[in-house]
Amino acid sequence: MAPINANDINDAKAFVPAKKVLPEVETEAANGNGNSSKGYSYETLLEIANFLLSRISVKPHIGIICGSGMGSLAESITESESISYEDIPNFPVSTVEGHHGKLVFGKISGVPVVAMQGRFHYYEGYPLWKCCLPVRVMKLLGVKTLIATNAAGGLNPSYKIGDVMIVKDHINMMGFAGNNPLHGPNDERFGPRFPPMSKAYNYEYRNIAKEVAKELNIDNIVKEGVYTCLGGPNFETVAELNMLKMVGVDAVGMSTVHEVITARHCDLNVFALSLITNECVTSYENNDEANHEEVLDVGRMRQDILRLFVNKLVERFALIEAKNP
Ligand SMILES: O=P(O)(O)O[C@H]1O[C@H](CO)[C@@H](O)[C@H]1O
Ligand code: HPA
Repeated sequence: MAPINANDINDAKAFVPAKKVLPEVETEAANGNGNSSKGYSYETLLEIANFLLSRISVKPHIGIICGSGMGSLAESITESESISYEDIPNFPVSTVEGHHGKLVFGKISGVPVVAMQGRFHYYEGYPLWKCCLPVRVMKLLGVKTLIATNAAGGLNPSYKIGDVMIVKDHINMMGFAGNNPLHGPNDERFGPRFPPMSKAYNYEYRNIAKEVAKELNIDNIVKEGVYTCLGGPNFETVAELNMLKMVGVDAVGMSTVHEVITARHCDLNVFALSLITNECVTSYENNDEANHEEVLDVGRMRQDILRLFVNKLVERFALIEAKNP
C-alpha cells in the first residue's frame, strides 16, 4: 500500500478521478479548522452554469437535493436529461453510498426542475463552500426554490422511523465553531455580507406541505421540527445526543444546514424535509447502534410516499412562484 501523504488528508481531490480543474480563488488563509476558505469566483460558477445550460433543453425553476437513499425522487422526472458530476468542469464528485452523482434535469408535473442525485458532505473532505457550490449553480441556472431532503436521526421522542419532518428551523452547530459556507470575502452578486436566517424555512411552503400531507392522507407521519447538522462521519455519542435534545433539536444529520444558508444568501426560497431513518440512542441501556445501511433501507421503504409528497410540493410551490415572479 502507498504511504499516506500528509498533504492528501482533508483533500477530497485525493480520492477523485483527475479532470480539468479551474483555479480556485484563494480568498483567505486557513481558518484554523484545516479548511482553507477558498471559493470559486462568480465567473467560474457562471461558467459551470453556462456549461449546463448548453446541454439542457429546459431551464429549471425548482431545485431538489436528494438525501441519502432518496435518489429515487428524481425518477419522477419526465423528459429527463442527466449529467454526471464527473462530466461537469469543476464540479465535485459523490463518494458516499446512496448518492449517485448526477444532475437530472426535466419536468415534474410540467414544472421544470433539476435534482441532485447525490449531495456533498463535509466529512467527504469537501469544505463547506464546495458542498454548497451546486446551490449557487442552481441560482445561476434560474432556480427560484430549493427543496432539500435528508435522512436524519430522530431525537424527538414522539418521532418514529419512517416519519417525515418538515424542517421549521435549524441550529448551525458547525457555525458555532466558525465553520460556515459563507466564510471568506463576500460577493454581493450572490447576496449580502450578513444575511438574516430568522425566516430561513419559508412559512407559506411549510403550511402548504402540511395541507398536502392531509390531502395525501399521510399527515399522521408528517411532523415539523428543528434540524441540526454535525460534521460526521461518525454517528453521535449518547452524551452528544442528549445535549442536542436539551437545546431543542428534533432531528440530527450531517448535511442541509450549510446548503440552506447558501440558498438563503442568494435569495432562494427554501423548503426542507428530513426522513427519520433511525431513532437516536439517548440512553446507555439501549443497545441499538445507528448505521448507514439502515438509513438507506428506510429511504427505500419510504421512496413511494416521498416521491408522491415531493411531486405535489413541486406542483404547489410552482403555483406560488408563478404568482410572485
Ligand atoms: O443528509 P443526507 O445526505 O441525507 O445523509 C445522512 O445520512 C448519512 C448517514 O447515514 C449522512 O450523510 C447523513 O447526513
Ligand atoms: N445522526 C447523524 N446523521 C444521520 C443520522 C443520525 O442518527 N441518521 C441519518 N443521518
